[in-house]
Amino acid sequence: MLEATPKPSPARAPRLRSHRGWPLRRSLLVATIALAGYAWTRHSSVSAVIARNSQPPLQQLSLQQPGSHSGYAHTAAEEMAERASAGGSDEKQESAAGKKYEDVTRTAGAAGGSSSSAPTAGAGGAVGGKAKPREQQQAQGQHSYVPSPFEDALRACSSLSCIREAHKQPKHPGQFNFPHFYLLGFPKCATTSLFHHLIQHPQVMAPIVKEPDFFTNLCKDSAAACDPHEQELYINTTLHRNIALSARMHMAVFEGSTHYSLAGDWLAPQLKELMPWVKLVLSIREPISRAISMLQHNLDHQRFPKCYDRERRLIFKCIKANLEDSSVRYAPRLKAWVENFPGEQLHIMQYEDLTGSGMKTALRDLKRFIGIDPKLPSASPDDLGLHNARRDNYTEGWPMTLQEYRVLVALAREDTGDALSMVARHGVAAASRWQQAWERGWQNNLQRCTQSKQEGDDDALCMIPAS
Ligand SMILES: Nc1ncnc2c1ncn2[C@@H]1O[C@H](COP(=O)(O)OS(=O)(=O)O)[C@@H](OP(=O)(O)O)[C@H]1O
Repeated sequence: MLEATPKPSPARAPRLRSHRGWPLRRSLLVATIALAGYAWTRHSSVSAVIARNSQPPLQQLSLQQPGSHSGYAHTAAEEMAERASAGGSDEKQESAAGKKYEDVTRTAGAAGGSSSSAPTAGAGGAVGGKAKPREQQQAQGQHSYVPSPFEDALRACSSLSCIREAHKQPKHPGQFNFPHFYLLGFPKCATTSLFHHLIQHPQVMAPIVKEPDFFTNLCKDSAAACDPHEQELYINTTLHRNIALSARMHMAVFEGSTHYSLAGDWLAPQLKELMPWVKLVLSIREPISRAISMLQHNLDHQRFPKCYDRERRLIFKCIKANLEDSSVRYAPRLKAWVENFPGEQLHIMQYEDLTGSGMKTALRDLKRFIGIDPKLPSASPDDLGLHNARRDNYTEGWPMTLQEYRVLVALAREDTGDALSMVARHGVAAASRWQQAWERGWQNNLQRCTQSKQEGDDDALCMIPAS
């Protein structure tokens, strides 16, 4: 049997999943250190969003909110200088952050400031450490920011049920919910690439790690009754509530844990109860190829399941077991999500569309669904990028008999047929096109396999690619 657990991301930060077996305190220490670095990077996003969304000139605003990290009172100019001397570790994030700093600096300059001389300003108008009377500010056309009742309520929260109540308070126009969306899965359906694409967007904020697995690891029985300390950590450390508040809720906060998609039976109703506003993003890949990707993940990590014939590189038994496993089959896993959330809150993509010629449209549709600018991030808005690819690339394919491949196709067809008609019934996706595309792929493989087979040689192996 294949493990449903996908491989650890090769991305810069380790997934929390890999912390399993570590003492909790050590995991938290690592997460805190990582968060410190991440918060600095995200700080630039906050500044850019504030600059973009604020009426008053940037240098008159304070990013510091009561209870937030004091570092957020820095000006864009200070950030620039400190960031430049600090150096960086992740090329992509650095360049994205650099662009955001440029945005901030330009905005400050356009507003009459200069990147080198912009003074530090507080929400109360404290420039250079001295407070200005409100009348003086008003006379100069300056005004302080008044948080929405939603922000005030959210700031006081340390539990998920408190956050649910906070959402009953009015928001300012353009403010995002908290969290705004989840990247649910499915495993091996390009979720790591999606995560990295989205976190480059100036209107998006995510945890430093993909797959925090909060609900599935820490709050399995009841998310609402989850350990209060864990809830608080999730809100503050994983979801960065204070940074989101510093950005005046103009950033879409999300997290991406692919195990959530598989846990819909209990998690979907709980999330619906706790976060009825939340948007959910899923991607679906042709099941045989997804199963091969999962197996390859294990092989890449020197894990050789019993079903795998290592000597002859035969994978049929493993793939068959995976396709029969209801804990990873699409139809049973999707059911609870589709039944608990309305179509407007679910965005389901086809992996092959997303990673192929439909990439540009798929990415823009996704960003429209989230409610962020579909043309950003500006460096490569329409390029998903490639993360978490299999290490060993058996381009010649995997050996199996025609009969075996037929068995796999029948299992895959049944699952995708059930899943897609269910989502179509709920108005979630126009899915018949996806099934047709997968069907074409299966037929091509069957045809190639039939042609390569000698007459009467039923045991002949053909090579099946994981596309
Ligand atoms: N842009 C693009 N084009 C083509 N393929 C892509 C792309 N981005 C991700 N991928 C493939 O998606 C697979 C990894 O999916 P995930 O990141 O969701 O895996 S995981 O569950 O988080 O471990 C993994 O598939 P395999 O290589 O077949 O294993 C990646 O190669």
